[in-house]
Amino acid sequence: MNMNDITVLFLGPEGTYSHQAALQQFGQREDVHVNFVPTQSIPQCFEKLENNLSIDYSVVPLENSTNGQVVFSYDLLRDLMHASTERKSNQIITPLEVVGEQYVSIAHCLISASRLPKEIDPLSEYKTIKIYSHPQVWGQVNEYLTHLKEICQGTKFECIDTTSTSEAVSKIMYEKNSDTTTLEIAIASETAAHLNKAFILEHEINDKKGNTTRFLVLKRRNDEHVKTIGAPTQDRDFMDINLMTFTIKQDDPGSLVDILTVLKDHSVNMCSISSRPYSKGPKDTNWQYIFFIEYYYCQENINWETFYKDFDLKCEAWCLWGTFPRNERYYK
Ligand SMILES: O=C(O)C(=O)Cc1ccccc1
Repeated sequence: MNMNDITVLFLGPEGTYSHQAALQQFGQREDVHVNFVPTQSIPQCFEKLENNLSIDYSVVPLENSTNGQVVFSYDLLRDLMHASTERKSNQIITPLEVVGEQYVSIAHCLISASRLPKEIDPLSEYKTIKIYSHPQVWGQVNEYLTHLKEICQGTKFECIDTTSTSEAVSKIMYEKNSDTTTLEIAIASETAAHLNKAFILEHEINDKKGNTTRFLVLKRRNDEHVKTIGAPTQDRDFMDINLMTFTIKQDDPGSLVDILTVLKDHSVNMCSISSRPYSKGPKDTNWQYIFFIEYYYCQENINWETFYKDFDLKCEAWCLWGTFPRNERYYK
């Protein structure tokens, strides 16, 4: 392993939107040689980064502008915080940290293994149509699929989850079915279609044009290797965003307000808040939550030490996942 190499994990195979995000973040680097390594799942992007020292970064999807949270990633952040034992007062220090973000324009294509036999409305002639894609996709093409079912009244549709959009294309290419009354198609990017030499039946079928998925760039928190050569660079004119997760003393009335008041008291501006179910163990009651917030401070003279000390007093537990520059694609 050359000291000037870095290895980046992404949800594979090649041609996924995660692959695109990894290329956007690291593809233009001239100072280092980047090895892009596909994984079979988003959990592997976390596990391999945490446990395999030859891996330097992971790029994982976090949220989509149409259908919100990529819950797989939110829950992996939650579970990693819960599993981490390193603490400083109520602060949990996780083995991974967030060092960057990327935004990828999503343009889903309807893809078949080859050109269909007839040009005119061929889909309605099939008895069954099986559509493969990543579960994140279904909420982004809901209107399109509803319309497709309306024009193919006699056809049975099956939506089948795959580990990624590009994996969906691989599946229809290499697991061809012999039943001529069944058509197997995939929903993925144009890149995934071209890489697999598949046929694009229709371009940009996502319901909302400008549909975008946000990705996080993760590394091991105290990894000296990447601190020197691989840290993502960007024009520093953009503000720094902080990503934090925290849990509250949920039975104390006003506990969430008290925490958010710490941001207000320090003139810190919150730019996102979301939550996921949280349980401290099998005997724990339901309907408890972990909160995800992002925030930034516009001026220079904040005393972050005081801010976090105040924050620590109000939280049950909290984790500062990272501070990273707002990516210029956020504004596009
Ligand atoms: O499967 C992919 O291409 C991914 O990178 C996950 C995903 C799926 C759908 C939208 C954004 C990211």
